[in-house]
Amino acid sequence: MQTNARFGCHQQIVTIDDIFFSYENKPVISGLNFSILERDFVGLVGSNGAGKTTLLKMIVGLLKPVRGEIRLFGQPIDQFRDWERVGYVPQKNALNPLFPATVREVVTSGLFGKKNMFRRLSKQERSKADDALYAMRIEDLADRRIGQLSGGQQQRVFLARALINNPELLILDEPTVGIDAETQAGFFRMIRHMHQHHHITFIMVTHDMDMIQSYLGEDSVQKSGGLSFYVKHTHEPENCRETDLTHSMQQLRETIEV
Ligand SMILES: Nc1ncnc2c1ncn2[C@@H]1O[C@H](COP(=O)(O)OP(=O)(O)OP(=O)(O)O)[C@@H](O)[C@H]1O
Repeated sequence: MQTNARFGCHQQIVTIDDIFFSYENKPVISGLNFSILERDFVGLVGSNGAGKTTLLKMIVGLLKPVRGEIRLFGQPIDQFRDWERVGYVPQKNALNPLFPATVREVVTSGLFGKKNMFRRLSKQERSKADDALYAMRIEDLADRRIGQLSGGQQQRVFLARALINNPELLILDEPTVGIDAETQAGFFRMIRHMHQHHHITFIMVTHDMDMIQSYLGEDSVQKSGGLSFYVKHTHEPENCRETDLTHSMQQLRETIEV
């Protein structure tokens, strides 16, 4: 386990300290330790039922470990309030296809967090939504019902929802399940671009070992608590410079082929 709060210029974004989790009496995660540094790309791999989604839900505060501690950006998770720094794209089957919201409504819901969803949007919030729709090339779908879209289109809607706050940490749970190979390849190109050029820290659950091997490298694996973490660090000194974390929406848009 890495216990130092920083490595070079990179602070710990997620610190998982000896956590345990059970659903009722069924243990799922036992003694898991792991740290994620600023601008890492972490591929989270494990067999079905190993607890990957459960871990992500703990990292975004939806579940609480029964023992141990998780810190986000150095703060214990129960004191953490800066949720706009974290974008989360849950597993695709988390969406009820009958959910009546439009694409624009789903994307803007990313602004609210635990705040009131029914207030009027400010001009600035509407413009953030327009930027995220534009970046994901879904502005023409803005008024369509989310349940009527293809899997690849829905995936871009949920990514736009996660990007609307310009997050520093992006958490993706099996984002390419049920999507054709070509769309998947385009998606990974976009994710790599975001990692390399927008300096976002990523945690992505995937069963796609080709993606893991090509981008993260087979040898980058660390194991803990029954899960495998493939990690690509970006610790080169030039990455220690302060960078403008604002997304260039135009640049991002250009990585997407539709
Ligand atoms: N709400 C729940 N109540 C009880 N058990 C649950 C609940 N959610 C998940 N589980 C069980 O906990 C275990 C871990 O589930 P989890 O979804 O975290 O696994 P996973 O590694 O993401 O699996 P997969 O690769 O299939 O998505 C599984 O055995 C699952 O059946």
